[in-house]
Amino acid sequence: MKGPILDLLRWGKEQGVKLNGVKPTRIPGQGIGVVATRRLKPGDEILTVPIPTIRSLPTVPEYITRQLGPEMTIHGLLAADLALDETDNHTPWRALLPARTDFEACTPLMWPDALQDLLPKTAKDILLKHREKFHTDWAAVSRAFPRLARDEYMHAWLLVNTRTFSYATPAMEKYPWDDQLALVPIADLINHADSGCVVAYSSQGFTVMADREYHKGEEVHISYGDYSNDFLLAEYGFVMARNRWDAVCLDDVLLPRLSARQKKELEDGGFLGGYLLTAEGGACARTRVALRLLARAGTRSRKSSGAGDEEDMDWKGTDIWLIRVLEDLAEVARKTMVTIADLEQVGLASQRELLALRWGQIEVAAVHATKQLNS
Ligand SMILES: C[S@@+](CC[C@H](N)C(=O)[O-])C[C@H]1O[C@@H](n2cnc3c(N)ncnc32)[C@H](O)[C@@H]1O
Repeated sequence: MKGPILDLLRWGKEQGVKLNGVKPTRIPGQGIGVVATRRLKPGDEILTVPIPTIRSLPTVPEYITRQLGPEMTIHGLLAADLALDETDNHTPWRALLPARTDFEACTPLMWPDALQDLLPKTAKDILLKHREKFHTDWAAVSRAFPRLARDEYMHAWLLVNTRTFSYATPAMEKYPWDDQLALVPIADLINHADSGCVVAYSSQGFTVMADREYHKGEEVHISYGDYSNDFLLAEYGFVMARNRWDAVCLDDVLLPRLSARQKKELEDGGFLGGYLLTAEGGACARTRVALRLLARAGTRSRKSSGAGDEEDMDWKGTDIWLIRVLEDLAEVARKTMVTIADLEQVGLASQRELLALRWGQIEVAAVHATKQLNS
């Protein structure tokens, strides 16, 4: 039998990778994923990748670490290794990795500025950090390896960004925790869900255990983290239809409602900005603090005209302000979707569709929360 997935499985077997009741397969719209080939029970060890197959700081060739020096990030080193590797050691694994064009379709770092500018705040903040990190890594790599093309390095850098796991050897402990990374071939084919299988390192290597029962043919997931859709969009280039960790940033609609004095008061108390509407909990505690300040200002003016019980008005006032802010957010979302539709010559259709999809979700979240408050 032939085919890239079978070649990968053969290569994995030679490396000592053990797949137990699961296999990689193509999942429409998600590249490759991993599905159960039989009924799985909670606790079943479904995948083991031995330590020598894991690619991390200790496996980066010396000529790369030496040229790039001790200041280079592990992310940057792994990307340089991928981009410069001309050996056949990992050919079957590499054959299944997403192409540059796959990233172009959905990863904001590769989008034109006009679309990047329309990202929701949380996603844009992550994008700005990515730009800076990539710029720093690329500056060092392009100096050390002037023949490497920027596009090729960015492709490798995004591969590392979207498919590494946390990993630490003693030599890696001096690096920041979020740079203690490893590529784990075959385990990196497992897609994300808001909860999923258990991953762990042992003396055997990297293991994945079923978190619950799975039926034959069902896709097996892991959780990359408790991430909102803005985070998933900026880091991984996708959003989920249902995501219990989803959250929408309210800063752009709440901050303009506050007076300079109110902002100062919030800043002094450590409560300025970072306002979220969460899928599970509604407005976060920080948001409530800011809304209460807005409501108090209203209560004071009504109280001076002799109306109602102060505490009751304070509580109601908070919800009234939240409704106003949510209505603003829904309006911003609708307007942004119109702007995206007008940009039909900018970027790729897939990029615009993904961006509009996210703003559509934000509008739905704002309208839904408003309805709940009104009822
Ligand atoms: C670690 S890889 C998982 C394997 C990947 N699907 C592949 O074809 O190689 C992470 C990437 O898979 C895709 N992905 C993971 N989970 C997904 C999901 N729930 N929905 C859509 N795409 C997902 C995204 O492109 C993400 O950047």
